[in-house]
Amino acid sequence: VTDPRDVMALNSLYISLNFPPLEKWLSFGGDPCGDSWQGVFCVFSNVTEIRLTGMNLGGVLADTLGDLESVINIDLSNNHIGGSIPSNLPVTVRNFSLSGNQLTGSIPESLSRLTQLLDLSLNNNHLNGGIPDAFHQFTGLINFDLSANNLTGQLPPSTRNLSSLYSLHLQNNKLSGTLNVLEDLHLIDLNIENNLFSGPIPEKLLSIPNFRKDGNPFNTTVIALPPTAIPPSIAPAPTFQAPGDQADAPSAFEMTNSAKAKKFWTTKRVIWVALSAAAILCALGCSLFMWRYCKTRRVNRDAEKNTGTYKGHGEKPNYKNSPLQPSGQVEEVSKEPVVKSQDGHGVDSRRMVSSPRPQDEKLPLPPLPLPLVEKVTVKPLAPAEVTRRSSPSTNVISSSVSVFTIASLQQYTNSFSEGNFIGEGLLGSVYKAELPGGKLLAVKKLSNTVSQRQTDEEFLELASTISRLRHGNIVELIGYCNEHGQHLLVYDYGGNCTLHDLLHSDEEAHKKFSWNIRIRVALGAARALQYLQEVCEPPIVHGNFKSSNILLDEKLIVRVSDCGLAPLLFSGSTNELSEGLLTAHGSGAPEFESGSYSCQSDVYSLGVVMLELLTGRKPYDRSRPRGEQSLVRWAIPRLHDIDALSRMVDPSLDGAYLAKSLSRFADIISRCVQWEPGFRPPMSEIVQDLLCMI
Ligand SMILES: Nc1ncnc2c1ncn2[C@@H]1O[C@H](COP(=O)(O)OP(=O)(O)OP(=O)(O)O)[C@@H](O)[C@H]1O
Repeated sequence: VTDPRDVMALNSLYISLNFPPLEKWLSFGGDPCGDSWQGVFCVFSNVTEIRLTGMNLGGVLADTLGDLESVINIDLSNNHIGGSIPSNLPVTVRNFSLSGNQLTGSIPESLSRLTQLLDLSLNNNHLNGGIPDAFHQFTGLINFDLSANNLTGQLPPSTRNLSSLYSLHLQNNKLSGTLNVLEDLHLIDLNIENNLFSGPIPEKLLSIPNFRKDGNPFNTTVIALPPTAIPPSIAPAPTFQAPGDQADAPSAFEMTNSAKAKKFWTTKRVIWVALSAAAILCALGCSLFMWRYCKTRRVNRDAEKNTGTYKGHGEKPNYKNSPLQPSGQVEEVSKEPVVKSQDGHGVDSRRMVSSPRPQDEKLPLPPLPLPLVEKVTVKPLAPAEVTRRSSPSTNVISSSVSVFTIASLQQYTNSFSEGNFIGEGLLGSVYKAELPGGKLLAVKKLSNTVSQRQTDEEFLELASTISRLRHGNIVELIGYCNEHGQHLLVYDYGGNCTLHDLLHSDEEAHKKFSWNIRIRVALGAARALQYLQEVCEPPIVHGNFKSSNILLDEKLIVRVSDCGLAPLLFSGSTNELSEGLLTAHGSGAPEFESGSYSCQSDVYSLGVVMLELLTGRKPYDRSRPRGEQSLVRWAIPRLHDIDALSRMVDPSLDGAYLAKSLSRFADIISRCVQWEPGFRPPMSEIVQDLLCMI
């Protein structure tokens, strides 16, 4: 029987949400755990999770929400809940999402009591006022999203305490002041676009792999053109505040121009300049359109001739640009803005995307700051268990994903030439592509066998799921191509090197691979899995987690590839193939043999990757003596014996590690590679343990 306090809290919630048609819910009494109330999940008699996303809920949130004694996950996103966020919130909650509602008022100070939080999403509401200085004890928070609200004021000082934070989204608010409080955080993904932040930007922030900052005045000169004078398609983000807000902060124009300049830019002059600019842009746009039209026709004609000819096979390039070379010698990752679709105009219903921009990528348009108007939700629709089939797609592909034509991909990959061939995996071949602006992409061309096994709708559903994955440690899907029966996925280029190459192929780089960097790499990989398992709803099984799917860029930032592809791996003939390969590679969990694979299996595979990091050995190595060929079997009995452990450490480390750190790492590994899936730890625990080591 459910804990009576939890029952009362849910009864009140039901009333405050205006008695929504949720199965089994009651306004008085009942047994939410025993009777499985819709969206309520329990452990024994305690409610641990409320998952009611996209249920059309209205009303407001009850103040008794905080009476839930054991709740860990609350997801009420994408509803129509109004009113303000109650000040009585459950202190046990770890993942808390109220995104995509109609919440108003300010963020309560009492938020400071939610010290267990790992993930907090309050984005896409109408919250206003300042961000409270409530984060002094938020040392575990990993993802924080406040984007698309009306928040004002400066970032509070306690933001500095968010030591585990890796993803911070503040875009589309009216936040002001400097970014100094962010400079010592270990962020991987920071979006502050379309605010009123002023400069200078702390230098450390510029090394954040995914840093989006357009639409802020900083200390550049911005001329405030009246929005009506700018064509909507290129109008910058709503950086300048509404007239009513002028007391809060000066406009970007006021903040960046001297009094003299203000006098010069009279209203008449501004309008005159704006109209002239609009006219020039229109003329330019027309000629570019004509040029593009001719060009597209020509490229399409070429494509018709060439379709089916791009079966490049080549050697995998050797990684001469070792990621461990001094930073001056390595190529910087391109900072070109990714071309993203902007809004719902011109929807091609067959493709279910909002704006097919990539055909436009050839145009030499100046890189304008194109704000993301729609937040990419990270609620993929893949099945929790890879064997389960998902329902027919009604999903709209993320608005920030692009549709490519085969013609354009041929152009960017030199007609899928051998020189652009990166490698071949179970599902097809991967080619390096370069956009006209220099941005690098990796195009995964699914093999004919894999493509033929999927309907177009299934492929779009798969692309839709992957496009929603947004995490600094996961390779981002930029777009896809679905033409002439060909299915191609277009990813951000994740770097020249995989962890497998670094440990097992590139001797020079391997020698420079220090202990601390190894732990950071393990942490990046663990965070990616944590995101898939604990943030995505329903959880996503990777299914092919191994060191060769961990890409490393020149700064050794981890990006896990092939996320969301499990449904392809575990269907038809690839199923046997993938089972066979993973088992043969030694990265697959034992339950793989019986065909059952779950999130816990990925935990096992992470354990194997960490073993590779610890020992420098391959998961399966036929060249070693019999008892040492399977890394896990050889390593397990040694992990708790301090002498044996120090003998199994990668000799390349040359003793440069702390014994305590080594035994902690070994302890995490031994928990991950337990035979019984249920005994393996949850990913958040692994992430926490690795963070403690750092
Ligand atoms: N986004 C990317 N950026 C750079 N290289 C990539 C990217 N995705 C894949 N690759 C590289 O392309 C090659 C083929 O990758 P793919 O994932 O298809 O196969 P695999 O990892 O070798 O095997 P499997 O199919 O078992 O995953 C690999 O060398 C991989 O490192």
